[in-house]
Amino acid sequence: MRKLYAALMTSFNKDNTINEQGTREMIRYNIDHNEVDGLYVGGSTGESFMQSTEERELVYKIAYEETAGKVDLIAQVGSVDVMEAKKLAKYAVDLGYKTISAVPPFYYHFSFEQIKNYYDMILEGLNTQLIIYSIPALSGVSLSLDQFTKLFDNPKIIGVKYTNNDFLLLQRLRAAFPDKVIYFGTDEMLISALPLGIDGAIGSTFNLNAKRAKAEMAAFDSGDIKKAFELQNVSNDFILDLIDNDLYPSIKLIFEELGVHAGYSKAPMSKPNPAMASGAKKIYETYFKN
Ligand SMILES: CC(=O)N[C@H](C=O)[C@@H](O)[C@H](O)[C@H](O)CO
Ligand SMILES: CC(=O)C(=O)O
Repeated sequence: MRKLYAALMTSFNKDNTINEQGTREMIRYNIDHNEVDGLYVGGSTGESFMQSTEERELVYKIAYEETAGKVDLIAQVGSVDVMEAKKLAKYAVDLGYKTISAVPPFYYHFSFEQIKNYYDMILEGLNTQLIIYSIPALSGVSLSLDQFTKLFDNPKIIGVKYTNNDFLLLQRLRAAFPDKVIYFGTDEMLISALPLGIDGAIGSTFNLNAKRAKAEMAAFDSGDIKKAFELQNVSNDFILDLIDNDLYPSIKLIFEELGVHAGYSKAPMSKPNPAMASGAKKIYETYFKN
């Protein structure tokens, strides 16, 4: 069975501090309503690269407590400061996370040897498994098949969260590494990744749209390709509306409509203006209100 993970959001107060209660409510909604298989904690959607080490640790802790073993958890610990990444990895593993993930070190255009060394440093002395977080459009770091092969040589590196629309590389990875996990991360292209044999998907829009995405995977896997395409088409109407309305703040505004106190995004992400608020309300009414 393929798995669906929501990329957990972080709730912030107006003053850009973390809102613990709001974050817990989004976790609960993902477990109780979305029935996701797991949560990807501390990724892009969590606005994690804009947080302090202590804030990132707090979010891992909240997610660990609130899920209480009911769903899988993956802690994204990557940082351009390798010592921070090591600290976060140890913190998450000590809490009880079975799987960590890390974006490659970014900004400085590191060489592959330096990137490999970073992963070795994170994993050194830790009894855990790691999923590479490949998101070239945001991190600026692209990995080739040969480079994935070198990273996958380490048995602790069990797979990749693949947020990339290079479908040739995805096909090559799947064929070369049948035993590694590949979670796809571009929600609006899920339909194109399913036939390539992904093990599941991790994404921001599943915070609201998990049920439709799960139905799409089930339809595809039962051979009802037409239905899978129809579901992706509705999802894409929704996702593109969200993106047009400013993705992360809009997901939070729609959560609020659903009675989940998701709060705000952190500056410099936008706080909602009246146009964004009415746009989000319209998206809610179009896709969620029966
Ligand atoms: C940068 C980012 O948020 N990527 C997510 C996963 O990796 C996706 O879930 C996208 O948000 C989503 O596909 C909308 O483009
Ligand atoms: C998976 C994704 O959306 C994230 O890193 O948050």
